[in-house]
Amino acid sequence: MVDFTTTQLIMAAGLIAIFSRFLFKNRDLDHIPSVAGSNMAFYLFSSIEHIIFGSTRVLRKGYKQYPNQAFKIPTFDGWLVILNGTHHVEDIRRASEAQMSAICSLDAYFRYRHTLGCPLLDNPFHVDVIRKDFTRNIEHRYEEIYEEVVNAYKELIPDTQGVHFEQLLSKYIHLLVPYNRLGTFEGIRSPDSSCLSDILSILRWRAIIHSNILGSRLDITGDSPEFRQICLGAASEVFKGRLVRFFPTPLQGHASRLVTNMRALRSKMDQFLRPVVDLRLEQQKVLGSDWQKPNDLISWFMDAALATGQDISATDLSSRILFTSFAAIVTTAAVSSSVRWSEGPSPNSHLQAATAALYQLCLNPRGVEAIREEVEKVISEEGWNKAALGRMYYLDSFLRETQRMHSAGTLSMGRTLLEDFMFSDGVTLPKGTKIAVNLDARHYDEKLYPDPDRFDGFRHVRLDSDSQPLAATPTLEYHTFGHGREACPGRFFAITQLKTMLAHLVLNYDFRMEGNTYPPTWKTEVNVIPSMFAQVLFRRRRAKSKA
Ligand code: HEM
Repeated sequence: MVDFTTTQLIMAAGLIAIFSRFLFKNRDLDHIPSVAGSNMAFYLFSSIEHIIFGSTRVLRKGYKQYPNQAFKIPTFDGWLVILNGTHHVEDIRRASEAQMSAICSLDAYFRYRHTLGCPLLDNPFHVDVIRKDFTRNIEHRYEEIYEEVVNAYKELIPDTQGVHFEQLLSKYIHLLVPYNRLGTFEGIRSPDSSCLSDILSILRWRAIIHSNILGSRLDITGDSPEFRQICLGAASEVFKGRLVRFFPTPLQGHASRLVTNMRALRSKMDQFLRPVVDLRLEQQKVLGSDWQKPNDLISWFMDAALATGQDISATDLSSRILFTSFAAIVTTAAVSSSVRWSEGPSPNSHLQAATAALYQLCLNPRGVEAIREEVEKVISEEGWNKAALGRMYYLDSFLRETQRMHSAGTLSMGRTLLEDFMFSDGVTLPKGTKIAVNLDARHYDEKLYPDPDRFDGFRHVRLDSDSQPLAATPTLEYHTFGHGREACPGRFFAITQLKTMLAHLVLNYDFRMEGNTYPPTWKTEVNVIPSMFAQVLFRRRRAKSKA
């Protein structure tokens, strides 16, 4: 936990950082306009406003003032160039590995080198593994994913029917989002209360770690509470790396020990993995090509390490497992965090996406009916499998619309230029510049989305389903998962899991939320965090239950 003295130290370091970033700011960006002005007072005010109130105001102002152009905003890390135009998105999508890098931007933001170590940055083979082996395996492991989803719901929203007294039968289960506080609804205080983050964390660790990442044949699985705790811990500890950025570069190594507990987590993960890795190396040696190795993330990582000329080490794999866990939970620069560093659920992009979808389902009962009808039809024809999810077009559109309006970040496609770069409109930016696409303003641009402030769950449904833009598919006007070579490699898994969760939910539960507006979000820097206090109530449906 960060104590008061440490907090003061961080704040002082933060202020010094802003001053020094201003004094040593990049003069090569003088040709790029700034909505905040360029003098010291503006720089300071805008950097602090950005942290306290989030970046939405300044980004929308810049979008109006400089349509289709670039502008810059001051941040703790110096100027950040914001790109407003569709041609900019296309330019980034087409850029080569030698021209710009996402991982450099992420390192600059989270200081991975001080929390996860440099090998991960120098040879990011884990990203390819997630994009290829991990994603390819979703289909034939789908049964396990589905089973875990059903079990997690059963465990956390117990079926009160037939278990409790008659008077309890009609009551809803309280599901507080995401903190576990008892609340009331229609004067009823429910005896059973759980919180969404519990469900999602169980789903995540069973369905992602247990089934898909580590594989069920291992001794260590997502079912181990300690293992789960380590992975959850990684999400918030890696995120705290953001604070390391406030310290001067030579002190950042020490600062990371002060503000994060990453070293301890890495060593605990190492203890879990070492025996497994050693055993596999031994079996490989003894059995050679006769060895039927487990088809799981550790094997894929080991193969990828060898293929890229790197020695296999448990320490390195530990760091990559923790990173994958972090990426799946916090999901990089674009996704939400919580500054409640020491308590509450870990920030989580699945949680963010599922929470936003759940709120919108509660606000759109007619949408729920249409999705329910679709899910019932598809499941009765196909059963639960990946192909069936692919036929749930209403549900997919609903998710895409939720992510359009409630993405977890205001920016996307953060990149660092590795060489001078000229965009197709002739704007040239120097090597080292940090850039990002204005996700929030573009997702609310009426030229891209007519009537953009209205949530229209079926806005993306097409009569010809083959042409429907899907929730997992980046397009030039939808940036939730980034775009191009470095788009989120875990997006197909994320959408598979979200669709399974929501399809199961509408089929098996009724739900209601207090209030009839979208609960207020909390914004800081580029992060948008759904309300932590809305109350959603669940009741098991009596008819047509499918699971
Ligand atoms: C709703 C859930 C998710 C959202 C909204 C999301 C969003 C993103 C975005 C915006 C990026 C940056 C893309 C770019 O710059 O073009 C990203 C990168 C990434 N995501 Fe996701 N993501 C999600 C779930 C996941 C999951 C489940 C995994 C892993 C299983 C994952 C692993 C990664 C990794 C490894 C990267 C790349 C990091 C790097 O390049 O170093 N994400 N994600």
